[in-house]
Amino acid sequence: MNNPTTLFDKVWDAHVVRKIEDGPDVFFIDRHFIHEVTSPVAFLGLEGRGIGVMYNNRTFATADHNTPTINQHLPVQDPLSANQLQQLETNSAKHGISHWGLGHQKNGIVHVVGPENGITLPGMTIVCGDSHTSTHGAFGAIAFGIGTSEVEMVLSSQCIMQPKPKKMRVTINGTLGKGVTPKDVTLYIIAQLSAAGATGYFCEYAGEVFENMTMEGRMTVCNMSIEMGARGGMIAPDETTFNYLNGREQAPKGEAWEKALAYWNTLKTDEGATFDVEYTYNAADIEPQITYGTNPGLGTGISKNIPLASEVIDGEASYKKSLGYMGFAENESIIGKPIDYVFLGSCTNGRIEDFRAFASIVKGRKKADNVTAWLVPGSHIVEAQIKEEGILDVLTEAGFLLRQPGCSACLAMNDDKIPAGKYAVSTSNRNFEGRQGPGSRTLLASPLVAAAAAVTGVVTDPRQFL
Ligand SMILES: CC(C)[C@H](C(=O)O)[C@@H](O)C(=O)O
Ligand code: SF4
Repeated sequence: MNNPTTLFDKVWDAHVVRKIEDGPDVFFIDRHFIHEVTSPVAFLGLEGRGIGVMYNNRTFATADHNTPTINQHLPVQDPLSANQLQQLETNSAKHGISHWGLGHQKNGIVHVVGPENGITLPGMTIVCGDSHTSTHGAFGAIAFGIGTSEVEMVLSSQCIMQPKPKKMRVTINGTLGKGVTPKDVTLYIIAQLSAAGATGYFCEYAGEVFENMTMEGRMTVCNMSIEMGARGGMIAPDETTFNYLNGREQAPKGEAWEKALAYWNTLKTDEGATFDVEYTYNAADIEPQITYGTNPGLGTGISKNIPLASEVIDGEASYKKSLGYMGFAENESIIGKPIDYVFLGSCTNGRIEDFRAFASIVKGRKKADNVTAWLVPGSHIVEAQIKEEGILDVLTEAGFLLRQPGCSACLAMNDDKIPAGKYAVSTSNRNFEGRQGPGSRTLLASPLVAAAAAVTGVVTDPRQFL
């Protein structure tokens, strides 16, 4: 019998092209996603060196960060955004790369469209010039974000030089309570470990909570791995994974599917395999979460008060600065805080299950008058599903509008900016100063918490509506 091996090592070792003594491994990349922000300079680099793209059929382009979320049929107004989008289109055409640009029926946020079209598969290595590439780890892939110079490296050689990260496992057993979603699980883990607690590690999530989670939930969790500093996160593929993938456009079919399944079934951590560090939590300890500070680790159970400086790992000075920016004080209740905006969307929570969850609370209620709500599907496929399932009718009835797909207010690279000083309950992944627009104040939470805030106008425990 072979040495017990982790899922991570199995996938990693299968992709090492060459080992460099005391150096990084040369590592083969199965799938490379590109978007308009981090690819133009990489293509310029290729141009400068007079070389092309090695495997254009392993490279996939979609426009998401700079795209408007209304009137997508009109020319993009902002010249900077228009230029980025144009470059992605031109570069893709020039190198024969599949390009889902603005208005394309498969267009959407890169980390939403990859999985939903079956491009992301178990056991793969996947990179993108984007930190939330960790999302794809939900399928048992090694997926991580890279910088623009590495994008150029992958375009030209389909390889990358990577030192092997250390291994961490987070295990959560038990059953999640009412109103506790995958987003709460990930915000809880990050609050326990802090926003830097997993730096240098690749994290496997294990235990009943993840085994019982849908693929969309697993994507939410893996997506946020980067927010605790991890290089990426992954979950062993199982029947849930295979059922999700079966029949997706670019997933293997027929005999190839059977062959793939046989391999995918080997992709789990063996009994007795060891990790550099392990953490274990109980599902019963997790309640709906919300952040009150300016990094994703500054979050807590929604029914709790804002912690005292002495209770947080971040250091007193930075904690106080963070609360100052948010206009909050130690030991205040978060419930009842008035809010101005609600953002449902992003690669963390812009999938169909997130819209179903949101709709389950706003159904039969009305949007609060003081709230501006931006509901932004992660892709056109999600948008179509929202309409097909009658969710749009529920939203419209409750006084909400649906926007068109893209990253939107997650990072406000388009026109969707939260104004200075305003509070947004947001289903996205980052709450840094100015992340959603200069001076904006972000409270990260689940779609259920966002919905409860949207109908009451204040931070509200969603469990009272369930
Ligand atoms: C623009 C891009 C490089 C960036 C990232 O790497 O994550 C963005 O997607 C984000 O979420 O901040
Ligand atoms: S939705 Fe947000 S986190 Fe995701 S890729 Fe876009 S900007 Fe980054």
